Amino acid sequence: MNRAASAPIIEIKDVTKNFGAVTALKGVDAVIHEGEFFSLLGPSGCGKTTLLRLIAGFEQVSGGSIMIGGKSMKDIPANRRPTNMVFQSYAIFPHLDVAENVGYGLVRKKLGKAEMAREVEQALEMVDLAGYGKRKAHELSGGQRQRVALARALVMRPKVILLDEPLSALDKKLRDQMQHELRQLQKSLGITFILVTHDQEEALIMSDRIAVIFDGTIAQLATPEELYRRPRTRRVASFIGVMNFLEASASGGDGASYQLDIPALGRIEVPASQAPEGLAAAKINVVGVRPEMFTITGEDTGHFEREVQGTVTGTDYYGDMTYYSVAVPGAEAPVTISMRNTAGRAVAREGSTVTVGWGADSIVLLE
Ligand SMILES: Nc1ncnc2c1ncn2[C@@H]1O[C@H](COP(=O)(O)OP(=O)(O)OP(=O)(O)O)[C@@H](O)[C@H]1O
Repeated sequence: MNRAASAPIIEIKDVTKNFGAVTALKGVDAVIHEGEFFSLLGPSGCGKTTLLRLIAGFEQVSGGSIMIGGKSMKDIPANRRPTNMVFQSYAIFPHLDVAENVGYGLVRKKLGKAEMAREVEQALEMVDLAGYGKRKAHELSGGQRQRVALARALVMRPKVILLDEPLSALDKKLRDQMQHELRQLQKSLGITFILVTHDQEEALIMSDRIAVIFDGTIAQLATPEELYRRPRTRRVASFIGVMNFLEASASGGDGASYQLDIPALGRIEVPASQAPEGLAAAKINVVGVRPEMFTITGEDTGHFEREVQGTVTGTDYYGDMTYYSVAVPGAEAPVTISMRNTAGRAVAREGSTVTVGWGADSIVLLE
């Protein structure tokens, strides 16, 4: 999606939400663009569902504002907003057939019978269920039921589809398949999707951008790649994927680069472009390195910017890759790093001494 070319569809400004003494959201700001697949990602209780329900109009903000399509949503009830919510799988009515389920929301639009049937059939076609109208819920697979729930939202022709953990009830294989299907469908329809999920992998796979929410605030809002490669804080870094955290100190940082001293790895210069903007060198006491950014060099020693000797203390062999724990010298005691190498390299045995290659681009500077 070309974000530069698309207009904002949802503008969230300084939104707070209190439930009695509980503050679920504390001053959230975000702009979501037309045609974007946007995810709200965070642990249980962080406030992501609350934000989705505020956009839908099921709850009212305690402070701040939400605009949709350039209009303030203050006092606009859910059924008059250009949004439609898809709930968890199986949230379809068991006593109605597929067509009745999909047409449910259209009843209040008072369409003629033929027109309604046409709208329903079109929505079923969009989710690849043409001809399934007469089936009952129990005659459908989990994935098909999920698609019916989606068709029920699509038939209302909303500008924005809101998805509240729609895939969480599906088993892993079906969930993987539905993640791709939903993404493809969203791309082909060009409708804005906002997904709530606590599953970081799901958010990375499906989204154009992700807002990571902790304790009622957005900790980082970025593309999946930015979030993975350049998480701003230790908390975001450990929530998204696996990260080694290594003690470090730094100088410089005023201009082009930081001089880092990482006891476990050595000294290295890292470009400032790898750091969150304006990060003071004095504030750096830890750096991150993703496991796949370390390589057991084997015979190719000399190809890496830096190398460090270590002892393999554990291996987990997965066929396509191997995870290693490697003890390297630290400031006082040895430090264990986790690393992951793809197949193609000989597997190093536990207890063996290895050379681990790494470079400045492996290092993630954290706030
Ligand atoms: N209706 C309500 N009344 C009181 N407190 C609420 C209400 N709804 C949410 N909360 C509280 O607000 C906070 C945020 O809840 P929310 O449901 O948005 O979290 P979440 O990130 O979606 O979590 P989960 O993944 O578990 O659904 C929680 O502390 C929750 O207990």
